[in-house]
Amino acid sequence: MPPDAPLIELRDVALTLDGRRVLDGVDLAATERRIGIVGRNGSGKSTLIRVIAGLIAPDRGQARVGGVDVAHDRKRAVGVVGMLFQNPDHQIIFPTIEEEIAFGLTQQGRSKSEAARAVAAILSRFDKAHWAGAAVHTLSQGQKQLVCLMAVLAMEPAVILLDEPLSGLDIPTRMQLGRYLDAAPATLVHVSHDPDALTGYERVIWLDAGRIKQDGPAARVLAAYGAEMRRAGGRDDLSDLAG
Ligand SMILES: Nc1ncnc2c1ncn2[C@@H]1O[C@H](COP(=O)(O)OP(=O)(O)OP(=O)(O)O)[C@@H](O)[C@H]1O
Repeated sequence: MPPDAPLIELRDVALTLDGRRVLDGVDLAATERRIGIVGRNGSGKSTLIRVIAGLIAPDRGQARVGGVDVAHDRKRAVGVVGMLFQNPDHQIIFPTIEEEIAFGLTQQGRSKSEAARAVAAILSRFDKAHWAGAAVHTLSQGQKQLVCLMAVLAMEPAVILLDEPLSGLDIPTRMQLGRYLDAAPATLVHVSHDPDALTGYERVIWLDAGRIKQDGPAARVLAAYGAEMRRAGGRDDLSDLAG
């Protein structure tokens, strides 16, 4: 990949699910390290970051991260992009914390001993060496989300996609995990309904009905989005939902 090439590149991405056009003509060339995505319920935010993760192939256009065609080169995709979901219970599949963190590392092709070393390193970086053999089901939601974050960070992806991972957590837990995310060396693409979570971001993309409505500096886009949401909130907006 040329040194000045965008880390994330979407070209004319379109996707139809169950006969409904969910993404339509989305273009994105991103070099920024902190990118927010906002938009109303159903505007296509989660679908868009699943496309960037390579979890869904668009039916038109292409998504590349770090030069990798993420939907079609899954082996390399797991090395360049990681994801955190809103509910850690949808992400965690192993009974113990060390098994959970090791899984992604072995998926990347690391040997068992390399993976074990990386698990120990990430646990000790977060002062959680004592968690290694603990059962995941004994943890709180915030602690489970921290396990997911450690698992993603251990894989050292260039891009971490965040699908509202802080929204179900109490304020102190949200603040603490937010600080860990802010300090992450990776590029972050963060879907959030909370404009405060995106303050200080370099770029925000506003999705509306599967298309980019605004794309620019966070302060400008969040102000326009906030004003529009307050206008919509003043109306009987839900009556429009059925179409
Ligand atoms: N697997 C699927 N099959 C059919 N339709 C889907 C599927 N996934 C999403 N959709 C539809 O696509 C649209 C966009 O959904 P998406 O979850 O991407 O929106 P969102 O902006 O993330 O919404 P929210 O803020 O509510 O999480 C919605 O109308 C949703 O019902």
